[in-house]
Amino acid sequence: MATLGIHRDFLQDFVRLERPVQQKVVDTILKFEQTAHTGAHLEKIAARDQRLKSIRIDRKYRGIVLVPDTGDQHTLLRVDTHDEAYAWARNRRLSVNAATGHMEIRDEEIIDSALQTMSVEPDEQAKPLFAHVSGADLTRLGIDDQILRFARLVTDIQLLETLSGTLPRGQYDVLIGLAAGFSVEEVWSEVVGTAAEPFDPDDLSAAMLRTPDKVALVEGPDELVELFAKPFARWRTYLHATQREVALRTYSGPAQVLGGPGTGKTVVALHRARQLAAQGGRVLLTTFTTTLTQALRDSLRLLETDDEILSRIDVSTVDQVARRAVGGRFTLLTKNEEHEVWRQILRRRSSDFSESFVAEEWRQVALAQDLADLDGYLTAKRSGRGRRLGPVQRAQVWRILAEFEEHLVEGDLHTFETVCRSAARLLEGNATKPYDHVIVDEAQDLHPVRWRVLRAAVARGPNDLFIAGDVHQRIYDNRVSLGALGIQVAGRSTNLTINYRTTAEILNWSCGMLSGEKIESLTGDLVSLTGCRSEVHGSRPELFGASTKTAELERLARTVEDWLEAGVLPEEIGIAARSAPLAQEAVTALARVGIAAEHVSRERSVSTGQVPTMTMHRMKGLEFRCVAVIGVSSHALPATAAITPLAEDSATHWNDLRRERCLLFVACTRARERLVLSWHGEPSPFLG
Ligand SMILES: Nc1ncnc2c1ncn2[C@@H]1O[C@H](COP(=O)(O)OP(=O)(O)OP(=O)(O)O)[C@@H](O)[C@H]1O
Repeated sequence: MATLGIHRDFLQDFVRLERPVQQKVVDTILKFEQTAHTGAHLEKIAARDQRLKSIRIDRKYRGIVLVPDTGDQHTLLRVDTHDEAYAWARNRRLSVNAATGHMEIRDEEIIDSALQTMSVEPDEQAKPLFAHVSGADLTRLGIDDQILRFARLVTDIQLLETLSGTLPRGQYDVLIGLAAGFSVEEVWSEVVGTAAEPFDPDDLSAAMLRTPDKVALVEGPDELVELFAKPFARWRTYLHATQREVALRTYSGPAQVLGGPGTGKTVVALHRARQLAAQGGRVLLTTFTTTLTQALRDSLRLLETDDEILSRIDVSTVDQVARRAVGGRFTLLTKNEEHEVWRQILRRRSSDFSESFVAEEWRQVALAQDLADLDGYLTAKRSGRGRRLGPVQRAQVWRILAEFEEHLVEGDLHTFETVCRSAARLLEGNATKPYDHVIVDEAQDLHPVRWRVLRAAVARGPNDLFIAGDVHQRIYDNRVSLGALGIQVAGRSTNLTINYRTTAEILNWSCGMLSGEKIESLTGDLVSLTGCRSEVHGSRPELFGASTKTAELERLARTVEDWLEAGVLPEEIGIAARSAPLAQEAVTALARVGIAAEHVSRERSVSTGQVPTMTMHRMKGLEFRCVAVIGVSSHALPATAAITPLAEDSATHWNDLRRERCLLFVACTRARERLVLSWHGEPSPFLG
């Protein structure tokens, strides 16, 4: 029987189709699977590449199928309305990359016309972008004749970038790498990797088999139905070569994977967890919140069905691990209770330090560095803390911190930090560790006390710690240096750059919001989002200002109505607000027009059939087809209560502002296809 490959771009089209059309696509493909050998239902089309044929879905829609010259391996490349599908196919050509042996698609006509324009009107003044690279090197990197001619003429990186969806992907990546200043060898190891076994450059069927990140081979109808049932979970089937390598490699010690939003860090973490558990290891897969642990559990279930393997993966927050390690019952102070304790101590001592200052000093300095006595505190580094303290002031502050700790001990009271501290000490003392491997997602927000728990929960050695995170998405005030915690990742760090979630329009707009911010990595270097890109295009984010909150919420309701009418499911929409009360008001505004919505909180996760509304903090790590960020008003973002006054502590003030900006960035980058931002009154300065 003919086998059918599904190209990943096709799934991208599939999710955008209305449901009845989706069903027809599935039926057509199932029928195709059974009768492909006859070839009768494939129609010839006027295309440059004669191997492209069309398949009828219904009166309006057509699929484009690649039928190679040899073998019976067909690949579904595209589904669209008749005219769009034919227009797409007309000028495409498929080829085999000479360096990787992977299948590539190009829009030959656009490349030809770019070549023509450049040869007729050469820019005599400008230097060709790749003048410094020899033809032999370009050929070795897989650049073929047509693209070589282009590479010899192009002088402008912007032109190169605008052709990203037109040039064959592997060759585009090579040119972008070289244009960004990487050496031939660096580009070779990044894009090509290891040299492919000798192959036939005309054998497209074999090329497809070598391209698992683009083409998934479906073995039978069940697998196909499963693929279509969860089209967004493409990551189960298509891992990018770098993702696969990072997920499955053996590391001699702690390793980390970095990358901007939506680059697949969680996907890599999930594949790694499954792989290590399948090899018999006891794995902790941990992340920041319980909402996220639930999302990880659901995703793991999509990836692995073997209960025995799943039973070896513990998906828990660090706090849950710490509580289990400490055992017994204890009383946790709420934030308000904790502040009350600080307030009383400060009042008793007639101190003019503020509660938030001493509370932060305890968290960011004393606990972060696990300081045991005044001597330690007198010489401790206070980086990130703006207000300078002389020795006398330090001694005063230490007495306040010590009194706070005594109060906790006397009342048998705890905060999550003290539970973690006790857990880390217990685990450090135990020769037997609860896990063989620890995998951390959303690592950028973990406080050092939590890192100590993780470090102590696994013995040092190969594959001990695997860390995934993005410091641009740091939305809590936890600064950490992995090195200071004894976690060395030098030489075992990889950066992912391709965003699989968001359209280029949403990603670029969101990244623009952070440009100019100085953001430090977990190892202390400054990092940027340069290179993070999306291959998918869509509409630009929409911005809308209203004069009143009521008008803004009415507009939100209309937007959500439009999305639902277009076939988006309620749970595929996410509404984010800076504050929980505004997110709750959105529920009421939607209910007023008959849309079922609910507020997602620690206790309540996203449920089917309801439009979820939540705080921006809760959006972290989640994703939705359509996102509306509401209340992006000057009086709400940055939130006044979250910003330390400049006069009190300037460094903390600027950190707080950056964190609020990152929070908006996180909320916006949760959107796959549509993003709408709205405000009432004046817009937030972050939108400037
Ligand atoms: N190789 C892939 N093929 C298809 N889809 C992918 C691939 N890798 C990731 N994705 C999809 O991209 C989206 C983002 O992936 P993921 O959540 O792992 O990214 P992330 O880097 O952890 O994001 P963030 O840091 O923003 O939370 C998900 O929908 C995921 O299914």
